[in-house]
Amino acid sequence: MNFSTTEIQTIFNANEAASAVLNQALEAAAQGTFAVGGMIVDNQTGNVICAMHNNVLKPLFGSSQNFTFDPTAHGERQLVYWYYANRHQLNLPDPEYLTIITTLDPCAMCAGTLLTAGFNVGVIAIDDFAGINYNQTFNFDTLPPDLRPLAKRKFGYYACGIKGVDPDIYVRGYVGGPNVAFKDSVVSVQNLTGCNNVFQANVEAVRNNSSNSGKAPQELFDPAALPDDAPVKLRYRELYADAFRLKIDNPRLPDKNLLDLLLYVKGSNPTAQNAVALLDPFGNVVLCMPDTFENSPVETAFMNVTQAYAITRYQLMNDPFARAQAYDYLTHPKYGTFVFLNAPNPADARTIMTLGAYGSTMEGPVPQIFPSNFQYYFLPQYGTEREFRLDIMNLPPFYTQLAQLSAMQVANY
Ligand SMILES: Nc1ccnc(=O)[nH]1
Repeated sequence: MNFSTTEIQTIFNANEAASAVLNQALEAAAQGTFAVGGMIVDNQTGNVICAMHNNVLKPLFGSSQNFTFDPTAHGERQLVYWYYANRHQLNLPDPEYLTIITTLDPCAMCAGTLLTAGFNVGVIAIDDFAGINYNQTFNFDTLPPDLRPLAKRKFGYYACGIKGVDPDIYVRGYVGGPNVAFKDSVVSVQNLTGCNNVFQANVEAVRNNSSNSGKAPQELFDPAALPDDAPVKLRYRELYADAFRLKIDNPRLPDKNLLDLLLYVKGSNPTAQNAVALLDPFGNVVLCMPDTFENSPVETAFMNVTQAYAITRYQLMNDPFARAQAYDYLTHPKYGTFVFLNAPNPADARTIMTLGAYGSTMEGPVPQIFPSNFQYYFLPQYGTEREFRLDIMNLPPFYTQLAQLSAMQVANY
């Protein structure tokens, strides 16, 4: 992050913006994470308010290996969270007067986060696999019908190349909303291809690194058997005091006890509309958390749980004294079960954020074991289960073809 009150960078056109975010993406590539960069600019002044790159994977201490730090740490998602953490202290303008500029089309998680907050979004390169405009129709049929007009107003895809100068295949005009910063200027072909190529060069390797980062359940030991002073228990209990205390007989058949816990956890926070639990392959409740909308409108229960699980697991893996235990007792969340109190509300941009974050948490094929690893006790509070299923079906190919998201109601409780 490059924020400084003394040395403010000012951007004057889309090509300067593309150079700046491409530099961030190069730093991400050097870190061995997804090579995407972004920044927040003030539409009125062109001042760069914050710049960040993807931080999904980070190096492990004393190792050449990279490990998932936070599957939701995409550039754009982090910028929105940074904005909410700093808006009052720094007296920042409302999101409608700001533009988040990114090297790569936002994924479903980031698109949902950006639409919830109301930022303008300036995009350089297309992502034809996970991008919200993957099919380049610019009509956002990947989003619920009610959100499509909003996305058309907020998102903009910069013009690139100059007709008669650059090869025609690289030349394109601006498509997008009226308030995106620098919408009337043009990105060079070099910057466009740079943003695209730096991402494509490592995306597959990074995705596999993230998706294959834990033991198969049959090789794993049960953390419930660890003493109370074991690092794995201590660290999770700092975030959720009852970590590893409740065990469900079959992690894919959540019961009445887990329902009571979810109701209690949701009830413990007056701003919460939902709660989510993560069960490990032994049925242990690792985490159970509510929405924390008192902090910001994008802190949903699922975001809280998946971030807490990953960051804590990374910290344990990064600690030479805890690494062996973390490796033997914890695994990739794709082998666990995420249980929601309510299915997410289908027309809410936060549902697209949540579904996208779910796909990014899996970061590859979800083991297709029935019942699914995404379950909910109750139907959406607003909208129908059918609309919620359509949300999933309409997502870009990464979610429907690679991760193959599937959600279902809890069978018996
Ligand atoms: N658009 C993006 C795709 C992947 N990772 C990111 O940080 N951003």
